[in-house]
Amino acid sequence: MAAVDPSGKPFPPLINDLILRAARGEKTEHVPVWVMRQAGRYLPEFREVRAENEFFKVCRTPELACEVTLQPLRRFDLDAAIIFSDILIIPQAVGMEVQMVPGKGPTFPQVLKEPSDLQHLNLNCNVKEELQYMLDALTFTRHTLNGKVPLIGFCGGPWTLMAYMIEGGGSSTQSKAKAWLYKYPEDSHILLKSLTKLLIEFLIDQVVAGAQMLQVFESHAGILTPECFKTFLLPYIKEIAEGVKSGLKRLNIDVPMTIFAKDAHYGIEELATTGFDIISLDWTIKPMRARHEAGQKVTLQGNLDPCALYGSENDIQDNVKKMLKNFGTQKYIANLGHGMYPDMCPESVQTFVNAVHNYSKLMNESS
Ligand SMILES: Cc1c2[nH]c(c1CCC(=O)O)Cc1[nH]c(c(CCC(=O)O)c1C)Cc1[nH]c(c(CCC(=O)O)c1C)Cc1[nH]c(c(C)c1CCC(=O)O)C2
Repeated sequence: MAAVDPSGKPFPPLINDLILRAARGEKTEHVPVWVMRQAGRYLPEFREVRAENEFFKVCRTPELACEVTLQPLRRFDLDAAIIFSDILIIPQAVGMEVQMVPGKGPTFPQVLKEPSDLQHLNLNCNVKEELQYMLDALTFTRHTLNGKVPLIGFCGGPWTLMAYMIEGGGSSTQSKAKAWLYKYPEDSHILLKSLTKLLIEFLIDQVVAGAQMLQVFESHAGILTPECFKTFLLPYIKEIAEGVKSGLKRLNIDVPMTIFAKDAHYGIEELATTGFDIISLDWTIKPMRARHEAGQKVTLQGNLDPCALYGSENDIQDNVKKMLKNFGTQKYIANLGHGMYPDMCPESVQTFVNAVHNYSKLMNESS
């Protein structure tokens, strides 16, 4: 990871490097844990910030992004922070408008309808210039964290971003986006390739700005057939891992990279060959099957059903025990299989995090 910020100022020394060690396959005294959407609406202090500030204003204001990034770390003994931002800032950077509509989620007033619409996008934009605010938020937050835990940077995967740009928001079938893959395969590849190039630049910039780990969210992977996955998702994911790693190597920096291809059960074996260090799993995958298919090289992350957090304290602890037994305590990062929901209790995160630490420590001591 970068030792100094872009202005040359040294970053504070890292105190808790547990998650980086798990990512590199080194021994850990207990299992590191963080939670997808750990900064979010389930926290009253987050809702307070959001009541005064529009969603993308929080993303664009480094002090606000830092504040909400740190909120869950003040409450829970988490082993990583993830910068507050959104995957949809990339469509914004290429010129698309995205609104966060309360109760509905992200909405694009204008979507890509046909390949000629690609001409209206600025696919050769200068990502660093367009998204400097996110890079500034990373630098500011890494300094403010003061070495407590590593800071995770992230982006959406090319397929997931393409799907949002065509669907204009959430969709249960993704049928408009999938139609492009069958009707306009060449134009789909042009768009995916352009996004891939931007994402490689963006992820390298994030590390230079202070990110100590990277996660790529292919949240809409599971809607693809195994064949479409192989043609339209896997090659670009591989290109991202290779492009980012070789770009960073030239700068003498190495950071662990995680791929979260939600619901792509059929693709674990292939994802393990892409160059990503960590595969993040949703809750539909049996841990032992994932380990068998991924092999011993990669670290696994996941995959408690987020809804398990609606259970009692005892039930959460029992579910964590089962999860740890199945994953083991090494080459493993505990997390949920997807993000927190807004109606969840903050106390359930406390129970989850403490259970991961306590049981994995006991397991290590007795082995
Ligand atoms: C698909 C996707 C998006 N954004 C993201 C993904 C990939 C992960 C996933 O599959 O969930 C990634 C994301 N979005 C957010 C983060 C911040 C870091 C964190 O995880 O704590 C991260 C890593 C903040 C956010 N991004 C969003 C919120 C909640 C909205 C708000 O504050 O009003 C947060 C905390 C909004 C958002 N942005 C997006 C969605 C689907 C939503 C939720 C819409 C809703 O439920 O109303 C697009």
